[in-house]
Amino acid sequence: MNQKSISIQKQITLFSPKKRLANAVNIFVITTLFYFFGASLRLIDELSLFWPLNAVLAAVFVRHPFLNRPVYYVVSYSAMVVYDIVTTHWGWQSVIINLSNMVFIIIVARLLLRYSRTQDENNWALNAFNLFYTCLIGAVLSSLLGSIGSTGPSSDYRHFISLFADWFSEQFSTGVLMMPFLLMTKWPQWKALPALQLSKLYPLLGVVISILASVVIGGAGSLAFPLPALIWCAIRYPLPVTALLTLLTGGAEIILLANSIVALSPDTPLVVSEMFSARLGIATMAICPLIVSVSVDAINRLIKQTSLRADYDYLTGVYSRSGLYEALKNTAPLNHQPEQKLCVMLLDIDYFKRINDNHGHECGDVVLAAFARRLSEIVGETGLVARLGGEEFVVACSTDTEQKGYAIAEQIRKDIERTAFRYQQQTLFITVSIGLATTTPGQQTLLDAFNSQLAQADKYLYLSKRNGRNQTSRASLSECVINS
Ligand SMILES: Nc1nc2c(ncn2[C@@H]2O[C@H](COP(=O)(O)OP(=O)(O)OP(=O)(O)O)[C@@H](O)[C@H]2O)c(=O)[nH]1
Repeated sequence: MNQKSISIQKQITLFSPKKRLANAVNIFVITTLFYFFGASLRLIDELSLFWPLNAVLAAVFVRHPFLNRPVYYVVSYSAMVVYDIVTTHWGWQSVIINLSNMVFIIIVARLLLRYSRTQDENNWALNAFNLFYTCLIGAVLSSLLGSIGSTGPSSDYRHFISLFADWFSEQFSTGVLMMPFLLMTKWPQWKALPALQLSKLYPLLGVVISILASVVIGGAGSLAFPLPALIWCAIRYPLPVTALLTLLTGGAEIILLANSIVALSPDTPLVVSEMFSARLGIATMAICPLIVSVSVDAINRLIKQTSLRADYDYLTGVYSRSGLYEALKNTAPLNHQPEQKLCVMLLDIDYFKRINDNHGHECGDVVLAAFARRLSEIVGETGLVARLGGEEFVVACSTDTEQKGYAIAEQIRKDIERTAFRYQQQTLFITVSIGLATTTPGQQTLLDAFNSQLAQADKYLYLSKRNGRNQTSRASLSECVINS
């Protein structure tokens, strides 16, 4: 990580275990800010269309476990009460209503933290389900307390039920929509972002079109219109992007419904029970693309791990035969220019069997790994190193002349001859025989050229072995000997 990105990260780190006062101030400010935001979205009475504060604070407490101390909960609660004292005349009701906010925040944060301690960190799929039920528990308890606090003991039953339903559905849907994004998102590394391609925007376009379709067509079923497009997003985009798009889509649907732009039943205005059902439906829908996204994410990781295993030799860490073939499918890894020559060196450690016989198989493994390391150091950026099997390795280089390829092969041979390989208390010296074949690929692909030269290099390696080992053989010097 360079200096600049470190400094950016420092700038956006709001909380630290050591800075208690700064933590308290920041929690107070965030609470006030989101309280203001939620309050500005209040509908006719005291209830807000969205109340993002609880989800935001729960996410803050989950992302910074050291903040889960009574003192910070009290700071957050005080900020809410102070805001109400300044802006409303709610009196004692404010004490209970804000307590209900704290119930949601603390329950969701504590449950998720407890879960994260007991589960495998990579198991995001279960995490998405977990968010669902923690938000459910948090929303039920907090809205129960909030509704009792708002209506008081003398209020009528129907009003209580309607308030509870609205409160609960709002808390639950906002939690399920916001929490995945708030918990998974990271500060983007702009430089690492891939270039924008029009075709990548199709799933996003699908979401926009499906929302427009729900406005035009209306009815209860229209709420599910964006689902296929969101699942498409889940397959094509990274998890945090899917979480953001799901949040925006769910938010947009709630706003469109509340303002009767999407009409569930065209003749009657939206009543609380419909809003209750619609919000629950939107929250349930929101979890589907997330589950798809986490599954796709897990599959992609698995594929990456498996292909890494297949592309690299387990013992030595250099390319495996299939990994080298993959690398040679395009010119980039070798940095090959059209006018350059492709040099293929086949290397075989001399009398390797003796090392196994005299010092044990484990020693043989150590020597193989150290040999591959040294080989990679010598070849560096100029070529690719692979282990074909046993004590046989191959180096592919792009050079301007055949002579340069021969010079590299000789450099390798002499260096290995001088290198002291250590195993436990012993020092071992080995030599290597090399067969070198060179060609100008011309119209051939690098891979085809490599394959044909590998067969040639094998012949020259045989020659090196036959002529006494610890030497490099190549076409120009030895053609006559091979043919004889
Ligand atoms: N320790 C270890 N030994 C291996 C591995 N793969 C192959 N070998 C051993 O490498 C040895 C190769 O022996 P040979 O093919 O007879 O060749 P050599 O003794 O190197 O003799 P020349 O190649 O003729 O110079 C065998 O004893 C194999 O068991 C491995 O992964 N680890």
